[in-house]
Amino acid sequence: MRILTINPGATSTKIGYVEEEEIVYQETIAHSVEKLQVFDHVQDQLELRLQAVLDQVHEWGLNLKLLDGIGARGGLLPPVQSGAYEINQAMLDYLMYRPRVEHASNLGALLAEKIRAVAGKKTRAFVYDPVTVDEFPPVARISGLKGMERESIGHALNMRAVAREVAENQQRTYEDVTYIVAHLGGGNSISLHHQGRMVDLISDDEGPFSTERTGELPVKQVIAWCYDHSQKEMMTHYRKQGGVLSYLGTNDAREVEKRIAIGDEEASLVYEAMAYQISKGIGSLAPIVAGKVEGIIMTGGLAYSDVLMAAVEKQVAFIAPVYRVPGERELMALAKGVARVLRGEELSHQLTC
Ligand SMILES: Nc1ncnc2c1ncn2[C@@H]1O[C@H](COP(=O)(O)OP(=O)(O)O)[C@@H](O)[C@H]1O
Ligand SMILES: CCCC(=O)OP(=O)(O)O
Repeated sequence: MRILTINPGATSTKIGYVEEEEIVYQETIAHSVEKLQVFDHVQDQLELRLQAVLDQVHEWGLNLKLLDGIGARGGLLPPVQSGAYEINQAMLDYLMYRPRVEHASNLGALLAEKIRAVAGKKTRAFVYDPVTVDEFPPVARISGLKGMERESIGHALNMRAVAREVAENQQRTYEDVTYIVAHLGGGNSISLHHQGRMVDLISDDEGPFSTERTGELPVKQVIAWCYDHSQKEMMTHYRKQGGVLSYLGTNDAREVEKRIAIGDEEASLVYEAMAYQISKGIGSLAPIVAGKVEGIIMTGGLAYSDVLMAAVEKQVAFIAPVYRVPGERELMALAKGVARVLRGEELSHQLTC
């Protein structure tokens, strides 16, 4: 199987080429802030990113017509099941004209379809484990105010992939383990995986602050701030200039650790608070399964940090053994998911909205 993977992030597009489950090429194409800031909407970046992907594929010497499949990160679709969704017109229209939230991942399917058109009809294109995978049971949807539902939006692709990996390392299957998975990076998501489903998740709205996002905030103060700031300003504080960045002026955890090492007390306090909130977030999911958690998995860029991971592990190890899977497994998760569908081992879904 020859699979191309496409994973657009805020300032980069990661692409990979996988043959028979081996990564042959991978590249993170950086898009400069200057080039991106001229666009009002994420969707407007499509042609720029497409050209960058095509240039890279050309540099690799890939013949697109030989591709069996393309796997792209799924964007802000309506709530969907886990697994593969074949890219169709309904999905493209939704992501282009009425995504739930503007986010770089919305470009995944749009880019994949453009490349599929070059590759030809026999190449099939999918998104896999979109950020809106929603497997909440009814009880988890109740927010506390009628008319406002809790939402399942987060790093489903990586969290499900690492849960599968840890389960397999223990000669278990994803379908029969109960894990809490914390994806910790520019954005955070913490999710509970039980009997093969992601049954609860806290992320931007309810989770810990991250290196640049606020996470959950005191609601009364948020309401007051809304009277003094525009919606755009509020969204910027919440998703781009919150968290560690708002306190310390950097979103780089390595820089924070350097400051701590030379005695910066504010950096120490903020880092301690991040570990405190991450631990609280992990702990908040354990009662859902009456504490019968079999493992806690820490992943994302922050899982590289020995200091932060030690601080969190100290607080949560009483719940279950802690495993670290630093970085992300998104490239292989996309490639393997698409290959399973193409081999007929897994069914794909169709978006109909
Ligand atoms: N070795 C490391 N030690 C501490 N922090 C790290 C390390 N490597 C990466 N990070 C931090 O991980 C964060 C980025 O996480 P990542 O998951 O790559 O984010 P993104 O959401 O942008 O994909 C940054 O704050 C970075 O400083
Ligand atoms: C939109 C939910 C997933 C998310 O926040 O992804 P990033 O951290 O890559 O922005």
